[in-house]
Amino acid sequence: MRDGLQVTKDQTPKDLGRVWEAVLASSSQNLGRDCVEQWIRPVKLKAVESDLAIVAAPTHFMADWIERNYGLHLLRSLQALMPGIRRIDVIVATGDMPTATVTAMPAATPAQPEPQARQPGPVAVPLPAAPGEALESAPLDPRFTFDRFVVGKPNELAHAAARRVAETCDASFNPVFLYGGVGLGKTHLMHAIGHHLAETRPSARVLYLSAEQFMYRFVQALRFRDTMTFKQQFRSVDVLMVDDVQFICGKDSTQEEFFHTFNALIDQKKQIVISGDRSPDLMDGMEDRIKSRLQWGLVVDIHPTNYELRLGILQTKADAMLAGAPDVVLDPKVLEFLAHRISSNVRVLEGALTRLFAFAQLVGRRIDLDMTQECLSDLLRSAERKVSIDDIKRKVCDHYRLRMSDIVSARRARAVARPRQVAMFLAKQLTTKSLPEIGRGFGGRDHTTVIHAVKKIEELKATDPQLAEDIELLRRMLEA
Ligand SMILES: Nc1ncnc2c1ncn2[C@@H]1O[C@H](COP(=O)(O)OP(=O)(O)OP(=O)(O)O)[C@@H](O)[C@H]1O
Repeated sequence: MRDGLQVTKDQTPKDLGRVWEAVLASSSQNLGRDCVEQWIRPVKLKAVESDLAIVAAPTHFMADWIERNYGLHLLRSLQALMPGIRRIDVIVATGDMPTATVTAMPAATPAQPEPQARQPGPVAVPLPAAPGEALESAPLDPRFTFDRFVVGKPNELAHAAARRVAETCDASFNPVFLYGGVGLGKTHLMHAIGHHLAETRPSARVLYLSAEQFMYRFVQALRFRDTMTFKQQFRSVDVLMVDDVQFICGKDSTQEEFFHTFNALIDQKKQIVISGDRSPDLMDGMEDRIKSRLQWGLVVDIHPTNYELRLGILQTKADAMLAGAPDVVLDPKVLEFLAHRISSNVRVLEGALTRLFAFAQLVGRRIDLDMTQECLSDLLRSAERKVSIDDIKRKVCDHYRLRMSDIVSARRARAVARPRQVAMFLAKQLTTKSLPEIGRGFGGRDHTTVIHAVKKIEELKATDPQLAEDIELLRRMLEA
């Protein structure tokens, strides 16, 4: 079963069955056995068509319930096994024949709210009645709590800001803008704020939704000529959290409405938390007045994970998984290996662990280094860093308007020396080259020069936001 959890175009019912078994195994750890037996086991994975997974539930009620409460969970579990999956369709199937499509969910987006009243589900945060029809928050993932968020240097400020919002709610920093690369915990922190407020201030009207859902609701309001209700609903919340705000870049009328909603809430001293994949001033297609408002409060960058944080996250997640699967034996070296080899984002790291546990449970094998390499061969291959020192030199030279010959020259003028240090720093971060190899790539310099460059840039990043931003931009361009 080297590639046993891969599903190809020629998937057989047996392949799909094996994938579904793995989903059931990982769901037991996350949702509990009873919940899985009651809701997930009766559902079947019917087909995978390109980026779409089609799952079938036996009744309309079940399909609806699953979509509302477990859609996001199932999407994420399937993504962990088959990273190409972006959407999930829950269909109703009697016998083998599907009879109706209930929903299509986009990747990593919580289930779209429906106009009719919902049954109370374990992950939806109910919003008390507001003027007109009550607005309902998008579902919160029950796993995304502060307890389960591992704090390290790269995310400590973001974590502290999120805690502050959740615990004081005094809008002293307004808005709080969290930004960072894919899968670094922005959504997790926003959900954690929602969970905390639901527990400590159940009467607060907390609305969490993605920017895409904001647009969807706005478009619906336009369609049904009911923008007054839309305005009233959004302006009557106590805490508004909008995830992935970059989605509305280039969408002018949605931005206009967002701008007015934003101002109205800030005027009322209501807390706003927003997340994005880059800092506000780098959001092309976002109106300048919105960019500047996004920077009014506290702007916090979640940095890419470092080895220690990745290891901490893996240990926490592995402990939780082991508690739900006491038969599985895990060699601790595997966690170190994964933390070292998979540095792209936490979602991929989690997916790797889920896959290992599912594999171990299915075939009854101990999770050791051999098994890990066998089971994750595709993931490990694609995680191999592909950026070369030449790519880095080229990008850095373009950015700082230097010639390639400058960066490898002996020149020590600051205008050349600093970009050279930036390039060495990026080479250390983005390639697997050793220090002497990096030194050789920069005109035959000694490895101690590289160490000095890396240290210097780390220090400067902490005090010079412009430099930190330049480096982040270069990193993203190189990894794109
Ligand atoms: N510090 C952390 N501790 C524990 N889990 C984490 C941490 N950071 C991220 N994760 C986990 O990684 C996964 C991805 O995180 P999340 O969805 O919050 O990322 P994101 O920054 O919102 O990404 P995207 O830009 O794709 O929306 C989640 O399962 C989350 O629980």
